[in-house]
Amino acid sequence: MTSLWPAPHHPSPVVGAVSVPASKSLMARYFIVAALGSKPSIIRAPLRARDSALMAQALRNLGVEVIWERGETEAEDVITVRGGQMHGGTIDAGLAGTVMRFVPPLAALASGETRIDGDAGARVRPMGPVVEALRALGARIDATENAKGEPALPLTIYGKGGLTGGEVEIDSSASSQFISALLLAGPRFERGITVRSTGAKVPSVPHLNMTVDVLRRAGIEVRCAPNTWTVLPGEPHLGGVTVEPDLSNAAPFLAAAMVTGGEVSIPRWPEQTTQPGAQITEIFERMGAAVESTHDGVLTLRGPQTISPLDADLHDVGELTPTIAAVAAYAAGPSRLRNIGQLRGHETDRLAAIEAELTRVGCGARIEGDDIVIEPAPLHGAQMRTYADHRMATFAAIIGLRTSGVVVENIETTAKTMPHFPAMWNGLVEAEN
Ligand SMILES: O=C(O)C1=C[C@@H](OP(=O)(O)O)[C@@H](O)[C@H](O)C1
Ligand SMILES: C=C(OP(=O)(O)O)C(=O)O
Repeated sequence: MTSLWPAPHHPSPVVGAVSVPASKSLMARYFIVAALGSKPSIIRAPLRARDSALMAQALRNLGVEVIWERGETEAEDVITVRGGQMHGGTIDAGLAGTVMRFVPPLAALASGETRIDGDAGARVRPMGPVVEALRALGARIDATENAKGEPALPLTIYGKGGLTGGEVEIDSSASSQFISALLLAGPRFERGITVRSTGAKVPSVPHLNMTVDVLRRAGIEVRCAPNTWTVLPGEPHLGGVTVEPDLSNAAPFLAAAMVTGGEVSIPRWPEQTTQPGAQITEIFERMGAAVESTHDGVLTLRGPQTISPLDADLHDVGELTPTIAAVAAYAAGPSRLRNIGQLRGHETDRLAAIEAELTRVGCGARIEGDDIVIEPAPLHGAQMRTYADHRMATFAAIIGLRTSGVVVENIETTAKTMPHFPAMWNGLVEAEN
């Protein structure tokens, strides 16, 4: 059944502050690295959302101890993770790229049989290169073939209790997560792992740097050379970590200031971070924003009177595209968002989804190769589709802020990474405006 959410309409300046939940990408890496160590690790201020709940359950099903103590708010939650020899299990990956890509290498190292499946949308997400790489490293995997004849979910992995590791080549042009998956499990291969990227340039490189950073933080030696990463064998110990807020999920709230000429603050914005979402501030500055960070960790963005069009290569920060596209729909001229072919394998084909939904509200939009061109025009309300994609839901909310009559289908799809999005959005829009 389709639920309908009338998007709040607030074309006058939105002013307020929003605390955003923890980073999905850091959570996934902390979970995996903690699970590969036998000493307990502690994850503080974690993300309470569908992706992180699925990862916690996937690890438990493989025999990892995951104790999630709930505080009054998620900022007070504490998770204790203790790994050990893993056994096989049944895993639901939902629509989480991090679960469907990061868990198979663990299953290949476990003793026993693991079956991994997910939502209908997960079955069509690219999966082949990680399956082929694990096979090349000696893992036995039965995978379903997708329409292109590539390995896809559901799959069964027959874990042998360990793998030798060594060198492997991979075409990771469809997702950086294939390489991250192999590197994260790397310390537990007998000889570690060396991953060589073949094929076109890997997207979302900052996410690879995040993977390397988390491994190093856990005491693992990682060597990086152009297109080659080596993880030495060892026992990772993550220790205690506090998860940063998710900066890609902060982006829609900053976009609210962009499209209304308002002012939005995000507390706990990290001074230094590996999150690609941090780049949203420079991108919005190019579109006319004024951004200020105060020493107490609050980042404030003031939206411009007129939004400048943007011509930018988003290959490294693909997950920001829907948010940027929504803002570009209100720019003073055409924008071109370049080099984002990887979006075809995200929660939905986001290039097609952005083109379709912008067109639906009257904005010019067309895909040219791996770029999307956005030609603003007077927009009108419509019932907007979200394709089970959390970022298409927040995209529609941004459009609805400035254009009346937008109704968003299945806003609850934001539960993937931000379950309280509707209340947070209403709270910001209604705050003393
Ligand atoms: O490793 C990660 O946590 C992620 C990597 C990126 O995936 P792609 O490389 O498939 O774009 C990003 O878009 C996704 O949201 C999260
Ligand atoms: C691409 C994304 O998610 P996933 O981790 O499922 O790939 C995303 O959150 O934008």
